[in-house]
Amino acid sequence: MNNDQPVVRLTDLTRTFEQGGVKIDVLRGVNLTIAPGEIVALLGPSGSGKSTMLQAVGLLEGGFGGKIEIAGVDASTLPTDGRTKLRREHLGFVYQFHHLLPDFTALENVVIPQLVAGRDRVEAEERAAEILGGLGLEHRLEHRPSQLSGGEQQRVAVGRALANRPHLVLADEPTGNLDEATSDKVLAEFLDLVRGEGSSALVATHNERLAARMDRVVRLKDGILA
Ligand SMILES: Nc1ncnc2c1ncn2[C@@H]1O[C@H](COP(=O)(O)OP(=O)(O)OP(=O)(O)O)[C@@H](O)[C@H]1O
Repeated sequence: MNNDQPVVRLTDLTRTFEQGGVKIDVLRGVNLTIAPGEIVALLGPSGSGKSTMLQAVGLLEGGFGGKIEIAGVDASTLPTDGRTKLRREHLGFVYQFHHLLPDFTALENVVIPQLVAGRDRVEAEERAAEILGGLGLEHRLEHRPSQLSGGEQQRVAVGRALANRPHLVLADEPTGNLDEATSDKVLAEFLDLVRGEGSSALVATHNERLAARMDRVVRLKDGILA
């Protein structure tokens, strides 16, 4: 990837949903550019469209108007397999609930996406152990998600998102289900890891205090960014 070009550029992004015959314009012309290495907080009240916006950038759903460019490639015009390739090469995801594979260990949960991306097992295991160790989980590598605390589960999810060295991490309320003290700690570790890897991130949150720790704050209101 060319280091000068934005990781993501949204131009006039729109999304309309229909509920019971009524149309709701959730996104009404969102413009946003994220530079390499930049961490952006996406604030907005419940229902303002934060998750919808992350789904657009994550190339997870269609139905959007406007232009979505990832690493200089216009995703809006790509067929499904092209979007999947772009997503795998550039994006990592963290959700409010960890979505770890319950039958696999913490280490395996971080190894598997790397195998899918074509890395060899030994390298993938070394990388997973290194990331999880950095998140303070060196003694939890062989635990399954059900044997981990909420904070530990979310740390594994963070490690998984970074495993393939994505250029952009999309995080939707990444610590939203944790108590305040744990949330603060896990978020700080998440930001350190993203910064250490030189990745960018777009982080949806309700929390002004957490948002203030990021490089830039954008606010979604009435379908546009302020
Ligand atoms: N698939 C869908 N069909 C119809 N309406 C939808 C759909 N997905 C989202 N919406 C509507 O779009 C609006 C924005 O939802 P979204 O989940 O993006 O908001 P949000 O800012 O992430 O909210 P929260 O902070 O509560 O998670 C809401 O009014 C929601 O009901």
